[in-house]
Amino acid sequence: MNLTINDVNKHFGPYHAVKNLSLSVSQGEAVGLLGRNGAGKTTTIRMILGLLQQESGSIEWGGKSFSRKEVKLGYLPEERGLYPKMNMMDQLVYFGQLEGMSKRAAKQEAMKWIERLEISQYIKKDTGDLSKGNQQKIQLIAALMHDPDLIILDEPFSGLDPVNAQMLEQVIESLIQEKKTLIFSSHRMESVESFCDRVYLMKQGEVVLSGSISDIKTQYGFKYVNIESTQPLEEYLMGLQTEFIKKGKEYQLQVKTMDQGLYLIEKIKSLVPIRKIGIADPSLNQIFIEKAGD
Ligand SMILES: Nc1ncnc2c1ncn2[C@@H]1O[C@H](COP(=O)(O)OP(=O)(O)OP(=O)(O)O)[C@@H](O)[C@H]1O
Repeated sequence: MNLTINDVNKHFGPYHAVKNLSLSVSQGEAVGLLGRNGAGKTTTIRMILGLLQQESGSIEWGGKSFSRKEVKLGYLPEERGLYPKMNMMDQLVYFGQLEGMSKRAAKQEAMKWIERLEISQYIKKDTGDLSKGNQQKIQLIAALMHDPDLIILDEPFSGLDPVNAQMLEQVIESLIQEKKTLIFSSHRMESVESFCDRVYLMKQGEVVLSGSISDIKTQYGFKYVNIESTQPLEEYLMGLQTEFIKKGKEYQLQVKTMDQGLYLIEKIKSLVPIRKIGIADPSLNQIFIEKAGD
């Protein structure tokens, strides 16, 4: 089913934390909710969860007013909420039962996920004694074990090493294939780019950019020629009268069109020895910095 938020507002005292927010997520779609710290993402998520009441506007699930009791919802919060003195299995069974599962079903599902996420060796350990990454996996299981339809993942990669991050990427891929409705809030733009079809970028409570990532990149109006050379290029690039920046080993030139990029590539290749050269769209990270920055 689809989640639809229509013209929602929320103040904290005089502070307008969420302004006229409209957003939709279709079934089988992953949507990225982005923004700098304090932009209003968590406040939005809390209104969806019913933990905060919006002052105006509506939140609907499948065209009807959203009721927490009627939606199978899985939420991975940014802040951790495990009981440190309880072991992993007991804790997961408890969370499963809170979601209406029988003890037996909760145990079975928890076990499936524990094996999938490769943490069965810690099953009897108190969760407080586990590493940050393994605690994160337990929270993820708690969010998913009851097979929710709407899934909200807030910074799901936090604390995960590259191997565990890859495992989580596979889990998210499979949730999309299972046609879940997914909201993904993260500061890791590469992950957002790889999973999300569309994004909403919030700034000071307002959506300042929204749409499909590929449309956003096309509309951005710039591409980049990235060059790596065996020698400094500043002198040559200044002669080309185009803006450039140096990022690590790479020089990055902003161009408006593909043709302009190709022309510059030919020109640069004829002037200096090149190790690597190519044209790329702006990354979501670059767009984020421009649109969300001050
Ligand atoms: N309960 C509250 N009382 C007062 N102000 C609040 C409350 N909750 C949030 N705010 C304020 O509302 C604004 C939006 O906060 P929110 O937590 O939604 O941001 P965020 O985008 O989730 O940030 P982050 O990326 O840091 O998690 C912030 O200025 C915050 O200080």
